[in-house]
Amino acid sequence: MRLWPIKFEKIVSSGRALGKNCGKVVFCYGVLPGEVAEVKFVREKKDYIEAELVNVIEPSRFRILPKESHYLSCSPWQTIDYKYQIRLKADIIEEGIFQTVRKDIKLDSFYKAYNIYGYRTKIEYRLENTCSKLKYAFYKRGTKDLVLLENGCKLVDDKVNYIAYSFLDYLNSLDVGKEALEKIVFRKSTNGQVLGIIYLKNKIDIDIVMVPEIEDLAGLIVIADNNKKVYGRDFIEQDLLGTKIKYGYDCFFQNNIELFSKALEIVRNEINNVGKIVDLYSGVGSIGLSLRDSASKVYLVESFKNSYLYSVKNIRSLNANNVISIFSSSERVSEDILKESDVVILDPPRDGIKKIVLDKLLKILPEKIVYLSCNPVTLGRDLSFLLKKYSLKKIYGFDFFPNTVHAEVLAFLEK
Ligand SMILES: C[S@@+](CC[C@H](N)C(=O)[O-])C[C@H]1O[C@@H](n2cnc3c(N)ncnc32)[C@H](O)[C@@H]1O
Repeated sequence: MRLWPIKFEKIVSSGRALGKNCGKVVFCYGVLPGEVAEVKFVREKKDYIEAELVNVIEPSRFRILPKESHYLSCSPWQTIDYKYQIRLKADIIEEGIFQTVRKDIKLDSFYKAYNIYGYRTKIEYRLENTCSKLKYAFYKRGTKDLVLLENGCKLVDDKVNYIAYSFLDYLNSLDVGKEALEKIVFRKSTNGQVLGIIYLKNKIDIDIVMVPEIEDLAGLIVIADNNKKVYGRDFIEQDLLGTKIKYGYDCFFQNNIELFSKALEIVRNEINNVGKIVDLYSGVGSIGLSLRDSASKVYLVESFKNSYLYSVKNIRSLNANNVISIFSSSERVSEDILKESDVVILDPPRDGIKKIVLDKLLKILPEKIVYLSCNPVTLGRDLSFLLKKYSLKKIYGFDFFPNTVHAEVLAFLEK
């Protein structure tokens, strides 16, 4: 196996460091800008090479020791000093937007995380058998190989890991093999309730007769094919700026509650006393419901059935009589819903907004658009359309995912 010493220039939006070998681009996780590292080439493509880090020859002064041996699987930036992470992320956001907007857009502020570990509300563990015992594992980044975990992961708090391992002991006492198990997901609210969700490979054949006696394990959901068994509860209740929002075990929910609440607070301060708000990609209603007192009418639009159903439950339990939820994709939502809206909220998945939705917005022209994005590259692409008719009033970055390359961006647009 040949090893290559390479100087890496910067980190790109995928989170990998970029260097060059004889003029050809080399990407590698775990290397910092300015470092010289010995790497192993694992995949050679037409335009670039993917490499694996073997040894850092000239370390950056911002390099620190990772807290976990499996850090490359869950959070490759554990080796980067936090203050430097923030600088890198602000640059990555601005560069990501520049790629398509072709204008220098500077963030008005970048909000760093309150906690750089233990912040996630959701974690997904794979399983492996060693010495006839089940162990938790993650995928090795970019592969289907498993990396064993001895103590869970520090991206979730001690309580989640304690519950996860108590539950693993329980599964080991039932003598369940990994052949039966696809993955186990844990989700939690900030008040400490935890759900365990077990995905089986085939039909439900584990004899789990009851939720094991584990403090704060509020519910256990066993899923196989299209069957589901629920022990205890199958939803979580989360307080967001004083609004209690319920979401199902399989619904999208934000991972970093503290910083998401900060973003919501900023949106609430900007959007006041308006007529109609349409919250596209609304999930269970976290944003739209938090704005129910700021508008006379709020419409939620969501395409995932269970999230839509929870948005209806949330509307009822909050007595939010001015909020209506619509089960539809944003692409198919009727123009009657969008027209005469004062504010449209956009919080799409990483792929961003489909052209058909952007075209509708540019036709209907709501007064304001609030865009919360988890991908600066697709945000930039979508802004390059929206900026034909809108101007960018404010743009903020948030470190929802410390120790990873990911960042959230909140943009306010006005006609
Ligand atoms: C990033 S999440 C945001 C959810 C919500 N705003 C929140 O903060 O919890 C994106 C949501 O859009 C939904 N979604 C995905 N594609 C959609 C589409 N084409 N139309 C409507 N909703 C969609 C997903 O199910 C998910 O709930």
